[in-house]
Amino acid sequence: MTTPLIEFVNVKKRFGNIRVMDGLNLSIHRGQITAVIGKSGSGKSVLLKHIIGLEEQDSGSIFYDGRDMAQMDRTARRKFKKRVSYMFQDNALFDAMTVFENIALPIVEKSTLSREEIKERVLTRVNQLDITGTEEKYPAQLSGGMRKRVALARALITDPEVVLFDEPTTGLDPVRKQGVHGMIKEYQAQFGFTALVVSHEIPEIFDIAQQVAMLDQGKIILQDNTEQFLRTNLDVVRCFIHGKEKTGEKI
Ligand SMILES: Nc1ncnc2c1ncn2[C@@H]1O[C@H](COP(=O)(O)OP(=O)(O)OP(=O)(O)O)[C@@H](O)[C@H]1O
Repeated sequence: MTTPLIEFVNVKKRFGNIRVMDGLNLSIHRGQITAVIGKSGSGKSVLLKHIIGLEEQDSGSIFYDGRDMAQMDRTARRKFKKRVSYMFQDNALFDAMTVFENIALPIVEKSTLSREEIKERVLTRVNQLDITGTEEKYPAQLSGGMRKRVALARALITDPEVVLFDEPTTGLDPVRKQGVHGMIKEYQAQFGFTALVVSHEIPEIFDIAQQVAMLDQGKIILQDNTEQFLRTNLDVVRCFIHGKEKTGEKI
């Protein structure tokens, strides 16, 4: 297999007495959807935050495209940040801004495009994500599913190489959950970005992920392609995924 686009090597992180990462290794492969699963509080969001620099590891390394992120200078870091986008649990849309303004925000902030170019890019994404006609509305006027699409349009406006999704289906009904999963799968295939999805949706997430990694007690205890992952004999993984399948419980 080729060099991973993002790689965690022996990463350790603690908050006071809580050891969230304890020698964590993870490989995120280019152009694939990798799902990270694990119990609530196991550190999935913290892992994502390390990729975008919102948290810094105590030890170990995180490589991006073969480069140690800790060794990057400010210019390299800025360039790297432009290549990564994210969609958090609550969408983080600004209520006082229209859909258009929300989607345009990253390119208004990060680029030197003209107003016309910005408008063209926003409208292209709006059409691609089937939210045409919502541009002048405010997030509160949209359904949960539409807000997710707006959040995804914003995440994709910079043509990112990597998109991080932190529980993208939280708060949606089963039909809309399926819709969001379909949307991630479809747009990942269309745009070719590398996706990392933190999810509680078991077994549904296995339908869209090519790789699955399970986080438990500070380590990735199993990472493999989805088919192999589901065939594991590891008790802790089997209990987790089959327990959830049986009860539909949110762990
Ligand atoms: N900035 C912080 N300061 C102190 N503790 C933190 C901080 N961020 C996270 N934690 C702790 O780290 C642990 C992992 O948190 P994290 O949010 O990554 O879990 P998670 O797996 O994403 O959970 P969930 O599935 O419920 O969203 C938790 O015990 C949390 O309280």
